[in-house]
Amino acid sequence: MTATLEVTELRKQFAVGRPAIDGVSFSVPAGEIVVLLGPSGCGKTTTLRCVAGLEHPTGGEISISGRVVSSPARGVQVAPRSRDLGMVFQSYAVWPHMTVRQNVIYPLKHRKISRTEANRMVEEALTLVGLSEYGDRPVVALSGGQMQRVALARSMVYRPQLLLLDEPLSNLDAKLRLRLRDDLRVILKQTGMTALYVTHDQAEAVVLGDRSRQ
Ligand SMILES: Nc1ncnc2c1ncn2[C@@H]1O[C@H](COP(=O)(O)OP(=O)(O)OP(=O)(O)O)[C@@H](O)[C@H]1O
Repeated sequence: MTATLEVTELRKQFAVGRPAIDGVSFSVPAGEIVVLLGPSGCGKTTTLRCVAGLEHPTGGEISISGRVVSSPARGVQVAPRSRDLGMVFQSYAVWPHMTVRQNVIYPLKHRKISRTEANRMVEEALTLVGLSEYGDRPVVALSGGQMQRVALARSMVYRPQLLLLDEPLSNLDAKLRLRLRDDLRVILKQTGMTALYVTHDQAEAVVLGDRSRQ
């Protein structure tokens, strides 16, 4: 199932400084890719972390498919693992001591899924990101772009209802970045997943987004 994300008047005030987010509202309709575009320090990552539940907002409300997951006014703060979302970050968040397949199957281990079904889901995710031939390779033997594909496969393997991506291409060299950027849109559209994508790169926002917000 794919989700609708609704962010209303979101506010985050850290212990020091100005508010990192000061009344941000947007929605991501089911199956769409919305890009948050803006310069460094404007609060994109903090917004994403609030949606993920890694950060507690100080105001406003976040709902996923109509369910309120963060609302300080109502005392609601649903834990990250109960939000049914996948996350991909700028750094290659893969486990270096594991193979590609072991990395991708990892999130399925704590779910009630049979081994046969888990293997099928892993193969499907690897095919989707173009790594079906690489399952047995140690991840350290992969390029940066391939590692990011592993991270993507791992975040999508259990088909979360919402995918959050924080500058997933920024550590790649220019050529790889362009290729993975184009592939990423195709992959996201194939799965029909709802996605919130953060970048400071205008070209990336234009190519990837169904809509973008600055
Ligand atoms: N844990 C924290 N404690 C205090 N201030 C923070 C914390 N995290 C972020 N901030 C501040 O909040 C503001 C927004 O930061 P955020 O990382 O969300 O911006 P960003 O738009 O994602 O930037 P970048 O593209 O550089 O990651 C910045 O001024 C930052 O210094």
